[in-house]
Amino acid sequence: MPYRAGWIHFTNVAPILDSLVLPPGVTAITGVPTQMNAALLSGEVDIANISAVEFIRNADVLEALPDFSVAVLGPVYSVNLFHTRPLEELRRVALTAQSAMSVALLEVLLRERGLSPVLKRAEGEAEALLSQGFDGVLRIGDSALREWYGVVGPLTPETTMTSLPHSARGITVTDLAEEWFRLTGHPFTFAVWAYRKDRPPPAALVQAMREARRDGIGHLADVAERHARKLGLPERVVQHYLWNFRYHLEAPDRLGLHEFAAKAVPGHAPLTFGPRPGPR
Ligand SMILES: C=C(O[C@@H]1C=C(C(=O)O)C=C[C@H]1O)C(=O)O
Repeated sequence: MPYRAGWIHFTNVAPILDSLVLPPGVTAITGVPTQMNAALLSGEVDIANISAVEFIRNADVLEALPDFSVAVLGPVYSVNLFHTRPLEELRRVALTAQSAMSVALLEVLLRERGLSPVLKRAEGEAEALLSQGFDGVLRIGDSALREWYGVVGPLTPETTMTSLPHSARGITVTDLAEEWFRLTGHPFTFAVWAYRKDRPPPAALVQAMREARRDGIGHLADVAERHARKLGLPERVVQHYLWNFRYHLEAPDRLGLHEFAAKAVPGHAPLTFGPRPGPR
């Protein structure tokens, strides 16, 4: 039986996945986070870069690679709450059905502030939903990055990603990873590469992933240029977006992961990670 992978192929994983050459005997499918979470849990795939909260919730049956993550310290730019009233006054918030992680993060952040707006699944662009009776809209991934830029952009030669405003045209964009940083001072780990404990990945796959990541990070400007074209965004935006990610699940990322686990899934089973990468 082949070893089956399920990749969430958002732009933020392009530096790992774009140049990945699957070793013989490994197949891969792609989908949005909630699809890949479900595929891993049902056994349709053996490994996937899943929403970290699903790894935490299912820590009894899943293990994660020790050195792969999609994490950030501070803003992420693509996990955004678009809102038309201050957070304290939110009444109805639309949630994307694509994401498990950002919904869990939003719930933690709202609870920490003692807020409890109505949360409702609804798909669509942020601005459309904001004109349909929602005062907050949670969006993730490539479309959230594009919509963020659509609200707060454009960049001028004098401005940088970090100097763009948080509000424009009556819409405020709250970056949930930045909020997490304000709350904890730690990185936020959105995704880990998890596998079923009884189906660990072949060493050749992990090796190929490490080589692909080295290649992607080594040629980040090329990756950014390619994806900027696809997304219809300036190269500068995508380049900054990509270099901002932490892809190695280092000690600070694990700290953030454990802290989030304690807040979001109290009583979870211990988180386990595969062996550290050995010598090449
Ligand atoms: C930061 C992001 O990370 C992704 C967000 C996920 C989620 O919200 O469930 C899952 C995997 C991550 O790769 C993003 O896509 O914007």
